Amino acid sequence: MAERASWSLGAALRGVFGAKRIDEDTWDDLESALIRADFGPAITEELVDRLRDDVARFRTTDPKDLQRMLRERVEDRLAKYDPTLKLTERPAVVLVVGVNGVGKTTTIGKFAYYLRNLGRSVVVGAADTFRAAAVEQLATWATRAGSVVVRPEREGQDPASVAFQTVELAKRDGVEVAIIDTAGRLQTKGGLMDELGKIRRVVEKQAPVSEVLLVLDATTGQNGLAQAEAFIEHAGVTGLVITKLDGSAKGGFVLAVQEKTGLPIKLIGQGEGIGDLTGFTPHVFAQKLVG
Ligand SMILES: Nc1nc2c(ncn2[C@@H]2O[C@H](COP(=O)(O)OP(=O)(O)OP(=O)(O)O)[C@@H](O)[C@H]2O)c(=O)[nH]1
Repeated sequence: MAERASWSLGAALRGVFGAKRIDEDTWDDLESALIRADFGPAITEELVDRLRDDVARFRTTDPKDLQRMLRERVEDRLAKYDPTLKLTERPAVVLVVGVNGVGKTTTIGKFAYYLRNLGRSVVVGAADTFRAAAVEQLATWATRAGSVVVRPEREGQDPASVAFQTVELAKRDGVEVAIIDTAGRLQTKGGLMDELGKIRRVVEKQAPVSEVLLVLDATTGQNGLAQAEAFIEHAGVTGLVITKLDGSAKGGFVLAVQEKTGLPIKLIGQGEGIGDLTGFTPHVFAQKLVG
């Protein structure tokens, strides 16, 4: 499973932390490793400055101390956001939003499976009604996850009516969590946001929306953020899901994305299997990222 750990800085920083002592090369090497890992220039500079201060203050020349300090600094910054999913309402309604191709469909399947493993009953609503193939793909995943699926009755049915029927079913049958897939086409941004707004209004006639999760692809990193801007501005996003971390060398994106958006990461996807979605734990993540 070497590929799974590729976002870790372990390989990039082996030379830095394995050296005999901290010297000027240490700082150059650290800086370029952080930039390559998509921490972004501002966070990289801040981290390096803080670490220089730490090293001076503790009068250490041991790279192992530097590694520990980096791990702690990263963990502290990651932990400023609350990764807890708020799913106490019954039903808890979760809207899943994001640009096409980021792994939204797969994520919903994995999320349903994750919740089923926690003993929750789940209904998935296929409110991305534009493509029949997308509905089928979602239904396959949701069924594998052991959840009920609400599909559109015909191609192109009003997404809001599918969302309505999903929440209606959850209320009627006492299903604990309703996850609603939404469209991700960006050609008509205004239209898309209107559609999301309508879904929300229609859902809220029956139950409050507990979470709006924005799915982001770690392989595009901070470059992909611009595409998701409209969702962040208009969709009332409450949390982020980072997908494809397993195939990404951009571990620093995880820190950068929280600080840039001000939104907590709540789930991370690290593989194509149905079990490859986990909650986000800053301590564990910092440990794996820095070593
Ligand atoms: N390696 C890896 N692949 C992933 C992960 N999540 C999703 N994928 C893959 O990414 C591709 C796109 O996933 P989809 O779920 O179809 O993406 P989508 O955003 O729903 O795209 P549309 O269905 O076109 O809207 C698929 O090949 C998935 O297997 C992940 O965490 N790791």
